[in-house]
Amino acid sequence: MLKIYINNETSTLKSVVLGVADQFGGTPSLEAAYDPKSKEHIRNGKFPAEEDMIMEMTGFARILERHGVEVYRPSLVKDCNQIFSRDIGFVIDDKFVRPNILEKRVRELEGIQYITDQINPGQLLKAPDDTRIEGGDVMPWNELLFVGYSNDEDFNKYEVARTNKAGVDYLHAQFPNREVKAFELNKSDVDPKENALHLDCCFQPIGTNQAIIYRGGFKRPEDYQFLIHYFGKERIIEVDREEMYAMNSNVFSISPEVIVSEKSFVRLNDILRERGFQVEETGYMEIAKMEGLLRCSTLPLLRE
Ligand SMILES: NC(=[NH2+])NCCC[C@H](N)C(=O)O
Repeated sequence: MLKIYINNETSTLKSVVLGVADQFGGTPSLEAAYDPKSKEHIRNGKFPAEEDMIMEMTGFARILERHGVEVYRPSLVKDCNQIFSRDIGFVIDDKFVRPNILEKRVRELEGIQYITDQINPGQLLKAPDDTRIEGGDVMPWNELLFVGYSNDEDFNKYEVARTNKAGVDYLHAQFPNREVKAFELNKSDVDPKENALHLDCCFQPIGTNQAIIYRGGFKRPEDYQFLIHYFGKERIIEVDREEMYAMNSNVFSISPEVIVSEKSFVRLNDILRERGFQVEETGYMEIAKMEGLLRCSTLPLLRE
């Protein structure tokens, strides 16, 4: 049986699922795409090519392996974009949650079936039908559980709204040991600079007590204020609208000390190094064109 356990975003990573770009089906039609940044790159003719994305993901996999992480890849589902494993399942404590996700993405679930089959059935949870949750919105953080979501009105309005109130309530009921902190996110199906697709597109804890945050991703000012207050202003790295668009909050922690980041995030990476982090730089800008980055492409199974 596969050992699973996740208590937070940064403890030393032991095993992870990393998405795959092979046979992803090529540039989708505008109707088939489901986020505004992908649509932008379909329109401008710069949608990423399979071989470039395979190269980027191989680079990321090598970094993970060099740090002793066991890397699983989804089995291939033909003509299906399986890059963003983060959203299709997630581990909280010693439970693997199988959520209901965007209909256009359900085929991705087949690819990790061989992994969930190796998990003790007593540790598998299936979210109820009325709930919608994607893992990019879910972040266990020690005694807390951060969740990004949309209220019912927004949820029904936007394709980029991926976690609903029922989903938040379900997590609350399933993990009574944790205090759930749920944040409404700003959404746009047309403008990627106005859209926090998932919580990890505007926020992520790093180290043991720090965080990267983009204020404009939060619909309610008090949620942003809560996070500033919780971490402390001096332990926060604020990113701006352009940096959010480039996905600066979507780096990935291998441990409290080691962070994988995009090599073009010059300002962020300098700050991280000043703060004592080891920054593993890699290229992921082709993948970024589909509104996801490093964290989005991983599904951590086991952290220390
Ligand atoms: N955790 C994330 N932020 N995932 C990004 C997923 C991006 C993908 N294009 C989608 O719209 O679903």
